[in-house]
Amino acid sequence: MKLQTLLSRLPGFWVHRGGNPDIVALEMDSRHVTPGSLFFCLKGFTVDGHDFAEQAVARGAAAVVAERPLAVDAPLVLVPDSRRAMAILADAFYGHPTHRLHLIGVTGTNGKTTTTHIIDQIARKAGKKTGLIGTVGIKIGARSYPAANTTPESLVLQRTFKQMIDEGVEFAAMEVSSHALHQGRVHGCDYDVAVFTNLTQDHLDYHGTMDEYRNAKGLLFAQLGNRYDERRPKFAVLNHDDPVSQYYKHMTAAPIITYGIRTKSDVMAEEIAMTPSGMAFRLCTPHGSAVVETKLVGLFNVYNMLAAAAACLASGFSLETIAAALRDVEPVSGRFETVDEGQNFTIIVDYAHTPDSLENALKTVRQFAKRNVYVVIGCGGDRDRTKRPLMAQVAVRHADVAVFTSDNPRSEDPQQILRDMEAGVSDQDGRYVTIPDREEAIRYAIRQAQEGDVVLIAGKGHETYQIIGGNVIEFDDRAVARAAVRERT
Ligand SMILES: CC(=O)N[C@H]1[C@@H](OP(=O)(O)OP(=O)(O)OC[C@H]2O[C@@H](n3ccc(=O)[nH]c3=O)[C@H](O)[C@@H]2O)O[C@H](CO)[C@@H](O)[C@@H]1O[C@H](C)C(=O)N[C@@H](C)C(=O)N[C@H](CCC(=O)O)C(=O)O
Ligand SMILES: Nc1ncnc2c1ncn2[C@@H]1O[C@H](COP(=O)(O)OP(=O)(O)OP(=O)(O)O)[C@@H](O)[C@H]1O
Repeated sequence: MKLQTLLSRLPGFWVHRGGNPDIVALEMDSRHVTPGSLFFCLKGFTVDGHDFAEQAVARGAAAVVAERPLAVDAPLVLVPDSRRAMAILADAFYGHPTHRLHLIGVTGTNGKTTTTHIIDQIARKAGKKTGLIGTVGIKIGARSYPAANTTPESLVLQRTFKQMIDEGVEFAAMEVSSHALHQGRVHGCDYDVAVFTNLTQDHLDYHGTMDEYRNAKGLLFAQLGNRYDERRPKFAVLNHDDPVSQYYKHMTAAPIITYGIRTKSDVMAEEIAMTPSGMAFRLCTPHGSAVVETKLVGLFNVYNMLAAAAACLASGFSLETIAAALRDVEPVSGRFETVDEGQNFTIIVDYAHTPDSLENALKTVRQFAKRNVYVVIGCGGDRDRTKRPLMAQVAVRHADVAVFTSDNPRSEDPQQILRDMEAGVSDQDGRYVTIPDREEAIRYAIRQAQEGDVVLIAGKGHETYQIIGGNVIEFDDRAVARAAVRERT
């Protein structure tokens, strides 16, 4: 495609200096540039892509998109925001793939991964070939690919959507993070259904305030009305029990479908009960009701199933298909995953890493603990520091023994992170122990556990690494827990 043709899709103000080369690829990392690429200079948090423009041209970049004038020997396109320009041009370059996909975007502090997985399982039950994008990775049909972000940069996103179209995928679900919305990574995505799970404190290191965080997530609903097509009605699916939904209601032109447990909603769960193998509830919808028995546990998972059910009703699936899929739904890796080595107490590995999700996880665990609840929990480095004392308070309030430990300290001193956690429970001596080494902390909790106890190892879920300093070290809570049980016997 000629550079000028591509640029004709770019709205707003931009300046183009130089020739009109053929563009055969788009790239944002100078190290991966191949001849004929259009190179985007992105300002990062650690380095600035503008500093690599020369290297990109030396590797054969045909033109460069930047936010400031650069002395490069190639045509230069100046834009106010290269990330947004990249999102719009990637969408155009790959032929607007999301116009040809039924796309569901899920945002919210907790439950995005679980809800998208449930949606995916419902769509597969309905016989669709599906695509899935999120924290656990990317799936196209039966094949899986790793992903660095919950919501990838627009280049990866649009390339992935194009691949989905080429491979016959017609239905995709994706997690949409507040970072991605704020940075414009999803500009150009044409959603059919946008889903909101909930909003509680997280990511204040990035967004600064809860209002900013809420507004960033709201962009998904504002974006929903962007491309009106009467053959493809769009819907916003909102959690009626979360007051933030009232705010998002006013941000979208799309019709709204509500779901909830406490507040009268379009899609509701009634008669919720624990069963020996999970939970049961009555799924009530405008199309009738159905009893669902599921392997998933926890009230939060009822919300996730309601969100998925509402999104799938909006997508045209029948109540029968949805209820049948919910009955078969498999838990997501690292979300309330049990580690069973034949021990007489329960070990659960869960990805809860926000105060709200930790509280939900601990309340759920309490329901089936016959005796004491142990929780092993840490807080990430280089991330929201205000979360640390809150996480410690939740742990101490809802567990009998809390073990504070490390969880991806990144460039920070693990001892300092632990001191920040301890500051939240300074009057609670004796309710917690601090063991900086995560492996040792897990072994400690498992050594202490007695028959009927539950050990909740929270924070890392499916992750198989720890980031300590600049190093990524292999680490899997589940493997460590299994080894610790074997050590006991
Ligand atoms: C804070 C943030 O959003 N960081 C993102 C950012 O990283 P960065 O600022 O460090 O970028 P960088 O690596 O320094 O590079 C800047 C630019 O220079 C380029 N470069 C760099 C080196 C070089 O030799 N040549 C070159 O061209 C890079 O390709 C890039 O285009 O740009 C990278 C490339 O696009 C992203 O992968 C990275 O996400 C990192 C992994 C991250 O952790 N982001 C988090 C905060 C995030 O986005 N999280 C949300 C989920 C949150 C949740 O719900 O849990 C997400 O959607 O993942
Ligand atoms: N609807 C929910 N409300 C509150 N907590 C939840 C909900 N769903 C899941 N959780 C808790 O949050 C943890 C993470 O769930 P999940 O991975 O689905 O969320 P997420 O939004 O994708 O998280 P992230 O953005 O960090 O990837 C789970 O392990 C569980 O403890």
